[in-house]
Amino acid sequence: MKRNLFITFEGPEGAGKTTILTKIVERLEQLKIDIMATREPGGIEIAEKIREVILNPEHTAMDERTEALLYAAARSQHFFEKVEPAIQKGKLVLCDRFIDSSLAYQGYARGIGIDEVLAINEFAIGKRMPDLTILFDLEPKVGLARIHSHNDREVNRLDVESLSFHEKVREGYQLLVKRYPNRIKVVNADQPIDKVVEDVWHLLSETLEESK
Ligand SMILES: Nc1ncnc2c1ncn2[C@@H]1O[C@H](COP(=O)(O)OP(=O)(O)OP(=O)(O)O)[C@@H](O)[C@H]1O
Ligand SMILES: Cc1cn([C@H]2C[C@H](O)[C@@H](COP(=O)(O)O)O2)c(=O)[nH]c1=O
Repeated sequence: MKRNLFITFEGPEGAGKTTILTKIVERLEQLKIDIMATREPGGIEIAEKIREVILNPEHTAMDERTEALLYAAARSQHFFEKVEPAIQKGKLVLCDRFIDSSLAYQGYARGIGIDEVLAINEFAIGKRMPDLTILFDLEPKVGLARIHSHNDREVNRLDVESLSFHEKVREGYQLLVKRYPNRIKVVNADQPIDKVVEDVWHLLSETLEESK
């Protein structure tokens, strides 16, 4: 089944985006919906290389503008090489993080400015925005505790920022919900995994119905 939709998952560290995305992909595949799941930063070779540079915990000297530009560069390559062609082929594209991460982390939490970071991204990908963005909301300390309790999870340069930085990220996302109320829908990520899956499925089903 062809769907031509672009759906993104957003939220702070350890909110469960990747876990839930995997479960949602399984359900969509059972319904024979033609999907492509990917992630940012990364998803293709060049962007995965940029990811290594941005997230390397040794790169403590990275300037915040360099960081914003690198995320936008990875996004541009990933979008035009992988995301847009898949949408054009009629796939439903699910992406773990996208532009709202830049707006919340670099624009708001780093203090560069949401509009300034939006402008960099408009250079990178034009005015393209997802059809639906699901924001996994939870207290940063809960998400950070989740990722630190799992030894197999790589700890990256952003994870080790202060709790107040991660609290600003959450505030940034809340501002984005006010700015894009029709596109960004919030789920409570501080619930059992199965309940979060159901809440996400409900939002996704509404968008799938509307797109028929
Ligand atoms: N609802 C939940 N309740 C409890 N633990 C959860 C829940 N969702 C995910 N987890 C666990 O929390 C950890 C982080 O989950 P996951 O990697 O999916 O989060 P994420 O949002 O993708 O994180 P990041 O953006 O930091 O990579 C995993 O160990 C996962 O099993
Ligand atoms: C796309 C994007 C990501 N980030 C941050 C958010 C996380 O700290 C890392 C990515 O790690 P994950 O385990 O894949 O979630 O990068 C950001 O600051 N800005 C962005 O645009």
